[in-house]
Amino acid sequence: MCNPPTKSKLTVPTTSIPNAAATATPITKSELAKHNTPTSAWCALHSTPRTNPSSTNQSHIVLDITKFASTHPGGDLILLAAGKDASVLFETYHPRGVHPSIVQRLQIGVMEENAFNDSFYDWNSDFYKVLKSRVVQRLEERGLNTRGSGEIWLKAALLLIGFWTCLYYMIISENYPVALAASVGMGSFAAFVGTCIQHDGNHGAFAKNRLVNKFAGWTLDMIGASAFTWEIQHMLGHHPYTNVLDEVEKEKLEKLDDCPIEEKDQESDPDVFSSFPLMRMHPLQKPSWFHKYQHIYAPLLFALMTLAKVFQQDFEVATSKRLYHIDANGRYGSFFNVARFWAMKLITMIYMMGLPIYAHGLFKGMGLFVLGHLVCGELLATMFIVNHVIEGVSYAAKTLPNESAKEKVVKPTTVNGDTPMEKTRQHVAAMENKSKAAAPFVPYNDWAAVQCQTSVNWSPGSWFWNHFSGGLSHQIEHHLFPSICHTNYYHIQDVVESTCQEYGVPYQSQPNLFVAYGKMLSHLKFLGRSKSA
Ligand code: HEM
Repeated sequence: MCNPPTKSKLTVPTTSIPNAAATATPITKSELAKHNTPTSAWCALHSTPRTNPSSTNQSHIVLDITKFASTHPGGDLILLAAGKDASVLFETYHPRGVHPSIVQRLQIGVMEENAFNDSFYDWNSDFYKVLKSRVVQRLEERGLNTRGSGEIWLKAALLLIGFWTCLYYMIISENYPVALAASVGMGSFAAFVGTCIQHDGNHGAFAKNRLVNKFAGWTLDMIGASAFTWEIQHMLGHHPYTNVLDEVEKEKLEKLDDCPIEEKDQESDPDVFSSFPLMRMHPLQKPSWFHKYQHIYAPLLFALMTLAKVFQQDFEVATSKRLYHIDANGRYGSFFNVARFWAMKLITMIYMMGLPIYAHGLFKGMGLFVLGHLVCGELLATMFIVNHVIEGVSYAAKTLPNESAKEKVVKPTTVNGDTPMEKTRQHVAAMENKSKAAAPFVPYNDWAAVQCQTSVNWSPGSWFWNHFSGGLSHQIEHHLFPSICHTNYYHIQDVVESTCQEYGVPYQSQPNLFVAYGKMLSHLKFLGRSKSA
């Protein structure tokens, strides 16, 4: 095992984003929001350093990224930022930082004052900057790149062979029980293609080559879903705002179907909404009588997850060009992308559903298709949910605008009302008293600290479980570094844990998946029976 990196070696390579020039004509939020397609893509970035670190006011610059997208080293992922405040994506996808001259070259103006003033996050602490530099240093020490190495290529090849072999036998086998077993195999391999190939591909973490990343990401379409919809849900919603619920958005969603384009910047985790009202995943959601039993029916609903995505969510997002209030034009705003979406849906339906029906008849063929999906949905949902809906995890909220600015950010708390960050701070303070050293202060709503408060690991430091789960077992590392390939989380885990400890930021783990699963169910039971927060 390597020793944790020493402080003296550290450099803190921040991306110093040029300050917004006071003289430039300010760009309004609605103007920015109009440039939301691959053919006309602008995005906003917060400028650092801020004029007043204790203020919530932030100035933003505006970049035109339309042409740059074709040469951007992270590929066309950058187009997800089109029409939006891209500050969270920018800060979190570049562990080494981006040279300010590149940003300057793309700058076309500044945002109107305080355009994104009500943003949930605080970026004043150096916790995340220090963490990034230590993680990059660790990877360099071990001769690793942020992207995947031979391990992920080998795993990807085995999983793809497994998926296609099972699908082949599912179609051609004349013995129905064998075809059923092949369907279970196909569903299992599809789940692991999802967690171990597409996940890294779509996060830009699989390989250095942009095209390879794209193909890795498109394996999600290969198994019947849509990489474009996934990117909107996962990269624009779940990752930046894990377990966060924007109360303004909640009210809007309850009253309206849609909202003006300039208001489409929800700071809520769509995963919190996606199963409501069937399941209550956030203490701010209204409880219903049946939520008392959600821990019993949840495992059955998990199995339906991929069917719901493939047959409902993908089509809804592709046709409405939004997911809840997240604008999806960065992907579905292009004719080519929409055509690709429909073509892939058609092709996968032919080989995953049409051919089994052709070979086995309508009912048996459909049975094979549905069974494969149930297995895939159950595996995926299980590995995913235990990281964010579990004992000890925090929930955060952005409150309604009529409340005072001070209360705009509610401290992330658990369903019991505990604040893990407070507990960790007390522990650090006690250690400080002993060592007489001062621990740096990290705000509750620091972006990286929120990721640590809202995610829980299981089997941390285990090479096997890290591989098995596609890095989901190291969920904290994944959320902090989504552009780092999952095969590397095992190598950076101790660096992240020790830095959290040093800064008084919680780092929670469960010993293994089975314990985590049990705690997830008892947490769902508690949440289903507790009153609205
Ligand atoms: C908004 C302006 C942006 C600029 C100017 C920019 C620029 C860059 C540059 C210069 C690199 C190479 C960095 C290096 O070699 O270490 C890079 C890499 C990357 N960018 Fe961006 N980027 C932007 C936005 C985004 C966004 C919005 C995303 C994701 C949604 C993104 C995802 C990535 C990824 C995944 C990489 C590869 C990271 C790695 O090699 O570790 N970028 N970007």
